Amino acid sequence: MLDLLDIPTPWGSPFIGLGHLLQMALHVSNGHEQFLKWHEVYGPIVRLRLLYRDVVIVADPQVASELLSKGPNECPRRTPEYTLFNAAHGMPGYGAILTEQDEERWKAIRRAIAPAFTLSAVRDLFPTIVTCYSEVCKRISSGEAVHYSKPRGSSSSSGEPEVLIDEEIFAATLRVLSDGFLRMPQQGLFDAHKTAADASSLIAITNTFVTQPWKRWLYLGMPWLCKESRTFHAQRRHMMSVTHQIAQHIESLRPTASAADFSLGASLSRLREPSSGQLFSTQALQAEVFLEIVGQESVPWTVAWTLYLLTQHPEAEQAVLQELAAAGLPCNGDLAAVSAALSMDSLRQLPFLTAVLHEAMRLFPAGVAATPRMCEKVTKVGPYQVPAGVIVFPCLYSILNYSANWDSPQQFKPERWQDPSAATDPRTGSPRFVPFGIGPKACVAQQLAMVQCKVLLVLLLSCFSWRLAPRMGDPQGVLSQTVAALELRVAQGMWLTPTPRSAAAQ
Ligand code: HEM
Repeated sequence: MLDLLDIPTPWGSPFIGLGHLLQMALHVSNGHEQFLKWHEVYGPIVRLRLLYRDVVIVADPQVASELLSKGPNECPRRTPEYTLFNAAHGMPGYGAILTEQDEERWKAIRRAIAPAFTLSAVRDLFPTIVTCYSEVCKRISSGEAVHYSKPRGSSSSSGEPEVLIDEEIFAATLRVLSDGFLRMPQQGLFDAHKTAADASSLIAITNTFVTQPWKRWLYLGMPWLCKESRTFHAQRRHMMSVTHQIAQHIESLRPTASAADFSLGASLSRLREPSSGQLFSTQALQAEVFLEIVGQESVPWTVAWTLYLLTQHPEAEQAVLQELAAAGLPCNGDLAAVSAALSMDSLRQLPFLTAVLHEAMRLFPAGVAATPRMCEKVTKVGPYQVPAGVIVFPCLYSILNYSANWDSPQQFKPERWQDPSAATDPRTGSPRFVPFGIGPKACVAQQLAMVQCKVLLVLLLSCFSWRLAPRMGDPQGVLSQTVAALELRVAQGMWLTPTPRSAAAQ
């Protein structure tokens, strides 16, 4: 069997000991693109050396599947770098489902919350989902969500309306969480827009701690030193007060929640520490709630990227509109009519919209950085045997965009999803459409997320046509600002210009 040193590796730094650190330092924000470039040159399994660490990046669907699924080659533990995200929730010492290093504690949390995200739970919450997302359209129509700003490089205002679509959707998604999943109507309790903006900013900052460790000392150790650090602490204080309110609400459910109530609030209220058998403390619940909040940001980014792609492919937008009309979902800006016509069944009649969504999730997988794992024993990675301590990273972006896995991967081709077997690798039958990850730690809420994305797309496309806002520049400008934080996003957010459908038709 071949070993670690047999794995192809790019040229390293001429400075002894740095390995590929300098190359990665040049790609702090878009490491996913550098990984894909290395795969295109060196193959589906590539070895990197980052200071003292060996990292094996993987673009092969079968090998990725073996590493992430149960089996002899499984590598379940998330890397210790995940704990850096705990700095964002301000509860020192408390992990949460996405950052937990103790596998028993992770299992306890996963087992507790999974029933809250089944298809029947999503079905029960469907009316709340439609109501909360209709609010996004209402805020845009009333002008509340609309800004007017200067295009890049221009001194005069363009007078064009612009909407920061990812933040609008994130705020509405938090309402789905509070009103629906936690049964805690949030009106007046916390400001969903401020919470969405602060959670997003905290995660983006803590993400930089992974590749720029000195920022951690700066932000955490010297809160008074610079404006950014003071803002970080102010945002964290705000989030701690939000998560504290939610944790108290969850604790208040304890005396009344029946064992048969699998809603998220009730499930979290029953959670016990596996080591002591004690119910989760307020702080432990706060940490969990914070990660539940930030986990939701993938929905806004998935929809933002889908709308972005439709701005670049008007023929696909037209085909979506035709499909919506044929399914009885009017596209004339009548929000009340389209909301009333929406149901779980009507979503099933939208294969082309689903294909567009799949293609957007393939080209821009929101959970881009989610799957690095730490080998705890000698592990088989394809034909290679790697020792314990090595990080293996089945990179979702690479699996979804590598030219050996897909025909014309860089092209937007929703029609590829007409083939029912498109989601699996024709060579091995392994899953290659993996935006939610693979195996026991894959996204717990994938069914919910797909429903949320489709409802949002139906509402936003039936009420408005969309263009890239002037401040975004051209598509090249958008791509050059792409940042792989916990989500794949655009550094300044996704600004789009809406035109009401009724007006567009006049
Ligand atoms: C389109 C939207 C979404 C995408 C693309 C996405 C993607 C992912 C990915 C790639 C992972 C990590 C898998 C791994 O580590 O192997 C993950 C985990 C997770 N996601 Fe999502 N997600 C989405 C929406 C959501 C939503 C709406 C929620 C909550 C309501 C959520 C909650 C979680 C949680 C709790 C985990 C951790 C699971 C575990 O460790 O057991 N996600 N997601």
